[in-house]
Amino acid sequence: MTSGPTGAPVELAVSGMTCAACASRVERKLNKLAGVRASVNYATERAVVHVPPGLGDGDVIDTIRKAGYDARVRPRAEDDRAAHTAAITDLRRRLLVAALLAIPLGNLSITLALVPGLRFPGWEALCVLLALPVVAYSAWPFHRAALRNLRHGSSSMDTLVSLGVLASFGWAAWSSFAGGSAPGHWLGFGTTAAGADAVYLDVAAGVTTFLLAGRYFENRSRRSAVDLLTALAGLAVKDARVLRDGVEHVVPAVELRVGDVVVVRPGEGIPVDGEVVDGCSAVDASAVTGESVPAEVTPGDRVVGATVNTTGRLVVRATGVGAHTQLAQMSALVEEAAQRKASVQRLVDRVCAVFVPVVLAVALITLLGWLATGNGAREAFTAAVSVLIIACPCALGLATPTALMVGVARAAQLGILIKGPDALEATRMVDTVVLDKTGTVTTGRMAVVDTASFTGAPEADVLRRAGAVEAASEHPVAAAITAAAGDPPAAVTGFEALVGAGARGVVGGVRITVGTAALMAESGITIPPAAHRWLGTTGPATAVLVAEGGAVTGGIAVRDTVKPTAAAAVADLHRLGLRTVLLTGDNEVVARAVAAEVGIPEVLAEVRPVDKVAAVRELRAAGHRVAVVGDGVNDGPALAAADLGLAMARGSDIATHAADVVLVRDDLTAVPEAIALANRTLTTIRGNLAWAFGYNVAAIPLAALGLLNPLIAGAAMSLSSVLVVSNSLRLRNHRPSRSRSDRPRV
Ligand SMILES: Nc1ncnc2c1ncn2[C@@H]1O[C@H](COP(=O)(O)OP(=O)(O)OP(=O)(O)O)[C@@H](O)[C@H]1O
Repeated sequence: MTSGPTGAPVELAVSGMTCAACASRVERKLNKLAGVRASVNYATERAVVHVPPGLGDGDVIDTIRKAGYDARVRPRAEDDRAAHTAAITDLRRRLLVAALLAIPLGNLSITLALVPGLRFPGWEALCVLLALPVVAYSAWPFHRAALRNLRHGSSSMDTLVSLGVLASFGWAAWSSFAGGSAPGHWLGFGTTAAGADAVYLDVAAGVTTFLLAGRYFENRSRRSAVDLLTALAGLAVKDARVLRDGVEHVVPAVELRVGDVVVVRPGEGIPVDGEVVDGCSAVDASAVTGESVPAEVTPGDRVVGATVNTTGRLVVRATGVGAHTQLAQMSALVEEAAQRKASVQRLVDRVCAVFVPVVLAVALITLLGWLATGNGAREAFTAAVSVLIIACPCALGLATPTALMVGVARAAQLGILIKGPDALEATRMVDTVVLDKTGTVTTGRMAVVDTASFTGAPEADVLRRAGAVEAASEHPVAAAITAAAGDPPAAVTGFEALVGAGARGVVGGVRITVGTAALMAESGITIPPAAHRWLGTTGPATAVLVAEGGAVTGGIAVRDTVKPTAAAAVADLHRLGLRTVLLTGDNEVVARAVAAEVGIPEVLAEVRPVDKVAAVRELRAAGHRVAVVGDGVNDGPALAAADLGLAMARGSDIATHAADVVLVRDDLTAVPEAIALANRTLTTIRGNLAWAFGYNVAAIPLAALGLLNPLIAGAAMSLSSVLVVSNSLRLRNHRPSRSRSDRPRV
């Protein structure tokens, strides 16, 4: 991505954010700049900023720096990785120091607090000395962020933690040396003796340890989620053997151009999208499209970059390289989808932004409330510190983006590209799935099964004339007729594609029309009784008529086969409680036959491409939430008109589809899988949010009432973020459940 005078988005890596509140602060500051539209994602640590003309990337970075964070333009995955590894190593070191000191300190201070007889001269000083590195060194990341925020007049969860840790330490150190505090602090297994406020050192060290542990595990899990997201891009083949003047040269794949011819040996990855010009082999696309069985390819077949050549030597001419390969488009789409904000996330961001100041206020009220009701400073302090520690909205901020990231990445592994959170949310609502027939339920690879001549002329003539016209058409029926006609087709002039009806052109001075009976009738072409009789015999095959001039002279019947997994996919959709409808421009008889074969109960036949949109709108108007599955080429408008559009894409034009979900695997079971995975991702998001919200809502009053020990608060708070991220990561193992147990698992 680049920024520029056009206002194209610029992508930045933002560092220094420690919670969702930070992300929403950066976003707010950026959006205050005139003309800027920014979206900042805490989980990926990325900002996508639309910079208007007149502003530069530098202005954006300055704004981020002024907010107390740092940013880099056009981040590279390697830099990200290095920065992340360094951050994790640093956290681990600090955590180790905290844990090593907190354990003896805990034992010592609790024992001495309970048993005054064991106290020795200078025990308070020893405890303070043990706690000092934990509070100063280990907790430094919290203090540093809190200070940075303070300098910019803001606060974050670090402010809460830093205050909590410093307050416990300050109180303990002061009262240990001042001595003389009253006994009676309940530790869960005994009451402290007089002068035992050193036990608060334990709180400071313990809380730091728990929070650091939480942050450490959260960072590691977040890294796994981001890795998953960028895994697709990582599949790209680095080097290629390009064939120049008959000699193979190994060059970096980035230097390849369209038209280059590359050699791919068995076991190697294919470096480009291209067409096989020589060799036969089985190509394993499982990592790219989720297709579980390697596909046989021969000259003329298309291959996709990053798939693996398994058995034979292949020579491939590049048709797509670099950013124009299917893989590059897929990974860009996936990363972009995870970067988009779910509507619920905007709400969470708003909550997080006010959360910290509110918690600071609640902590202060707690402190004053306890003091005002005649309680000791220690009780007041315990409650206030607990509020500070427990209330961090960390889990809340991670709930949505981590689940979204893992869900979208897992879907991509299964060959399902979900374009963003809106698509996920639409999936939940869907109750009706409309499936286009040709190319979606059927293979779209038709073959001629019958030819008729109504004039006594040879049937081959009918085929040849029709073939001459159809050679210029891209329709699957046309492809079948052209293939069956053999011979190079005769020249055609004045070609006209009649969408959803047929084609027309002049061959050898005669106007030839090929298409449906309805087209003939509309064009004023006579249909002889023999043609009507023949149409009655074609059964489930698609029958088209061929006219020369003003009269029908022949007929051609073509047949398509349903995709092998279509019936299983329809059964899976029914199991998910969805209603299915077959939508086609083809005639009722063919449509019913296909529907019966795959188990679809409802049929909308003879619907012209322009009317498909109306059919979808009608279903929606009747109160249904409609998903449309099509090939994304000529049914784009219907996909766009649906609540959820799913396109079965072949080829490298993935990003241009009007669909919300793109299925790169030519297998209809990807549809129920996409719906099931989207539902599960949403369930995960909801579960995460419920947990994170519920935990904060329940825990704050408990802490304010003094029912929560600060140590438990620290542990609970850390655990909750770790739980949320691990819950999201569970989506990584999502396995599609399929109707037929014998189907290979991905
Ligand atoms: N180029 C063509 N040559 C001959 N017949 C055609 C051609 N294009 C369309 N037709 C006829 O018009 C009918 C409707 O075409 P349309 O493309 O709308 O639907 P379809 O091919 O049945 O696919 P879908 O199931 O996706 O709607 C076809 O079944 C076929 O009979």
